[in-house]
Amino acid sequence: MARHLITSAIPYINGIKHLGNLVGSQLPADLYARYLRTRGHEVLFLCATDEHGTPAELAAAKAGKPVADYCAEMYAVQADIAQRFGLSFDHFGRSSSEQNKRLTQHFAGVLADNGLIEEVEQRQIYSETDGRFLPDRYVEGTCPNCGFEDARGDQCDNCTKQLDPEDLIDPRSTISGATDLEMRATKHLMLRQSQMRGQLSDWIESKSDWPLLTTSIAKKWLNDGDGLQDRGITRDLSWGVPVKRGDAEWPGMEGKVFYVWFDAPIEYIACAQEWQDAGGGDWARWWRTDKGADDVRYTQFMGKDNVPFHTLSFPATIIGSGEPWKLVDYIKSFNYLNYDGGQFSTSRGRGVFMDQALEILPADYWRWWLLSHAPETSDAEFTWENFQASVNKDLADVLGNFVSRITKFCRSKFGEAVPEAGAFGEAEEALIADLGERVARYGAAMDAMEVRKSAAELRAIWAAGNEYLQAQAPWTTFKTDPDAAAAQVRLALNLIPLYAQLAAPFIPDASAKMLAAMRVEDTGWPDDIPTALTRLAPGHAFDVPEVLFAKITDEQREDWAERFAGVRE
Ligand SMILES: Nc1ncnc2c1ncn2[C@@H]1O[C@H](COP(=O)(O)OP(=O)(O)OP(=O)(O)O)[C@@H](O)[C@H]1O
Ligand SMILES: [Zn+2]
Repeated sequence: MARHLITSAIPYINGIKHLGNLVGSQLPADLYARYLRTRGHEVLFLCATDEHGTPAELAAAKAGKPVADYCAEMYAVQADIAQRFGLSFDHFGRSSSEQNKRLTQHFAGVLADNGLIEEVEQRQIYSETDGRFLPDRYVEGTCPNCGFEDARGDQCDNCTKQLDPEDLIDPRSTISGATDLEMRATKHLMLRQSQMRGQLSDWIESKSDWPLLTTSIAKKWLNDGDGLQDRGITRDLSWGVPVKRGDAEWPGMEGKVFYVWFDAPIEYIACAQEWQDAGGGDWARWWRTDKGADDVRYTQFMGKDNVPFHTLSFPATIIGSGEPWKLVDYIKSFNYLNYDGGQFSTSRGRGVFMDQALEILPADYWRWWLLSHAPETSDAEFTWENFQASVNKDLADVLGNFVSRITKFCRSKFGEAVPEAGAFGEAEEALIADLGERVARYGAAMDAMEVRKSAAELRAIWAAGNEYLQAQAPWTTFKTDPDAAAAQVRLALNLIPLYAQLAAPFIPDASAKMLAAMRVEDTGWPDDIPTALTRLAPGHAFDVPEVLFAKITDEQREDWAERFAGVRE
């Protein structure tokens, strides 16, 4: 038994997440956490909302609410949807927590003590009308790169170029529309990442088992151009973690906050403290290598745009502190899931969002499709045709039909209990041996976090049961040899709890229904397949379950495709 710390990239607070966000971070992290728990490992699975920064302030302003209230409301919304999607966090925290505030200020203090923070004078856009500096998205204007007129101060949505507010042509305030903007001097803190380039580079080079997507992005930032750059970690905003040097005031930094990308990953640690404070357990055992976290294996999940911050900036904070914090052991990153010929977009309301998804189908349908099509080696695309096809085939025809067919057949010929007669023959032994190998391969793929491959192995395990039924045809056998048919049915019924346990990380609700119908306790991972397949003894009573998965009709598909073609208001 090992100890696994798992974190998902923390979802930003300014709206309900779309299916791309889900499959790029929280969902595969949940798959892995659930899998490791079934294998008997000790798991701490953490996630939180990422609440600071200008997009939250702007979204709150748009909603006409104080930003703290807005974040509290959106946190509740996200926590509820996550729960309904079966995301099995041990704790779902908030980056605006007191714990994170203290830790963020602590890290800034020790980094400064270690000479890794530089105070710089910068000239930034100031608005007379608004009486404040205008960082990031508080400025809009024309993109110097492509001429798009509504480019934001941090990025152009049209050509995706990363920008600084002062790059914009004809800048205007997003708050008031004011154009009486001027450059004013202001003081900021820079994290001297460039000083740590050698250390970070050695560390990344040592991670030969990481996904290529992860290491290639890290190496690009380490080596392209002039190499790793220092990074501003403060902003002239009011919403955020106030800049302090540990517990002490930081002269010249009054009224400023840390940049959201500095405090957000620190929330992974703070979240464990929140978990402890909520009655969870000892957080330091998971995070401090001087307090028992030495044997913890730490895995992070995220989409590709988050990789630079997790491979370089956050490790710079951790390593630079010189304190015994746990460093990440493995970073599983994902490409993008696109929506029907374009991109998912929260700001433009394009695609299917988590709440809408659950309005039309239960979580397991989405979990299965998303995970079995996870954008691992390249970007992937959600289309309604593909969604319909895989749900109908994998879940309804292969798994659902197997369960329904064999339980109903047993009820009609032998009653609602496992039949006793007959013995396993060659075909049964062959299936048991085949499943033994397949389950081992499935476990290996899950251990390696190869999400699509795991789904394919699982689907093949379900299909093997169907092929067995098809070939042995107990309904035909029954006419000439009812005892042989009884043995066939007994084996097939025993496949149901096996399938349920193996599938639980992917489709937890259906799995629980299958176990309930077969009246068995979840005993975790089946270590020995021959034993698992004789678990339901003769006479063991069961219930024919309700339909596990309904097929998606062409009408539904067309209806949904139309409903989700536009943008969400
Ligand atoms: N289309 C996508 N496919 C896969 N992962 C994605 C996609 N878009 C975002 N992600 C990932 O989702 C996680 C949560 O993202 P976050 O809440 O910060 O939203 P975001 O990156 O601003 O995206 P958006 O603006 O589209 O909502 C991050 O790990 C991010 O990399
Ligand atoms: Zn542009």
